[in-house]
Amino acid sequence: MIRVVVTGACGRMGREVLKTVWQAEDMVLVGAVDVRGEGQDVGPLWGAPEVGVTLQGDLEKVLAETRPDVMVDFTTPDVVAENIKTALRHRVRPVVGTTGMSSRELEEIRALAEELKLGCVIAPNFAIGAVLMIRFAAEAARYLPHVEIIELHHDQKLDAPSGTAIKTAEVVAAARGDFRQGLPTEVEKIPGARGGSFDGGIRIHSVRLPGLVAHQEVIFGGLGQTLSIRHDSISRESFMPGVLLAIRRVMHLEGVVYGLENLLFE
Ligand SMILES: NC(=O)C1=CN([C@@H]2O[C@H](COP(=O)(O)OP(=O)(O)OC[C@H]3O[C@@H](n4cnc5c(N)ncnc54)[C@H](O)[C@@H]3O)[C@@H](O)[C@H]2O)C=CC1
Ligand SMILES: O=C(O)C1=N[C@H](C(=O)O)C[C@H](O)C1
Repeated sequence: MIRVVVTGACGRMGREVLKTVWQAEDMVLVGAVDVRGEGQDVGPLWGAPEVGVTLQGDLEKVLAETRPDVMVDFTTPDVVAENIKTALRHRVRPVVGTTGMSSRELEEIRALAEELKLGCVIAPNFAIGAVLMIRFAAEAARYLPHVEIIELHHDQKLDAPSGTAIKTAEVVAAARGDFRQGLPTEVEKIPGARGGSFDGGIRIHSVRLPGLVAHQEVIFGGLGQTLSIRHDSISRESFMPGVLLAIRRVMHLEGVVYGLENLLFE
């Protein structure tokens, strides 16, 4: 059995992960951490009766007391890096969906996981459809290098652009090589109207509205034609098969794997 602790347990993703881990036959939910809701049983968080796992606020304490194999983290950009380092120091393997980490934080985590010879999976998007969208976008960019990305999320999201959009831009930029797009003489009448500018002039536009979950469109423009590749997560269940896969696989990894594609398409 894989012993799992969930951090960010009261959040939108945390609650879904609690339920998924609870229902997995090869996993046991041994702890749940959040800075709110301390002392309450986690079962009601996903509409179940009490299950005997209590929410706690102190990650160090939970790791020391419960000795898990894996920590699943869906928290916030400001705390995620420290949570990962704490887990690694307790010899617990992190599976991380939280976005918004800096590249410096990512490098520090890579170094620590390597030094401790522990697996760690960090994935900006655990939905298989989103991973395929990124893969197809990389393929399309080789033939239609003009591209803009529109990502659309619920209005409680803290980071912009989304981790998925950044990952898409990275992959597309790598596939295009030295290609640059955009008009140097362009004027923005309202600052930000053209979105954020990534390497090579790839524009990323972030939409935040109630009613949305997680969506992205990658639009390519060519001679007399456009191609749109779109993915929609219409519920947070979409991320759960990817999270389960990562929990199972991280047990056999050494070092950081960044992106679910590295587990899906080896
Ligand atoms: N990789 C993926 O597939 C996905 C990633 N995400 C990312 O996951 C993160 C969480 O998203 P949501 O669940 O929508 O956010 P949320 O705001 O609903 O949940 C975050 C939770 O973390 C808790 N928290 C804050 N600081 C903490 C700490 N130090 N220790 C423990 N818990 C702490 C908050 O109290 C809150 O309950 C975001 O970065 C989001 O972008 C979201 C969906 C899918
Ligand atoms: O905050 C979210 O909701 C999501 N965040 C991730 C991101 O930033 O890409 C993944 C997914 O888009 C949902």
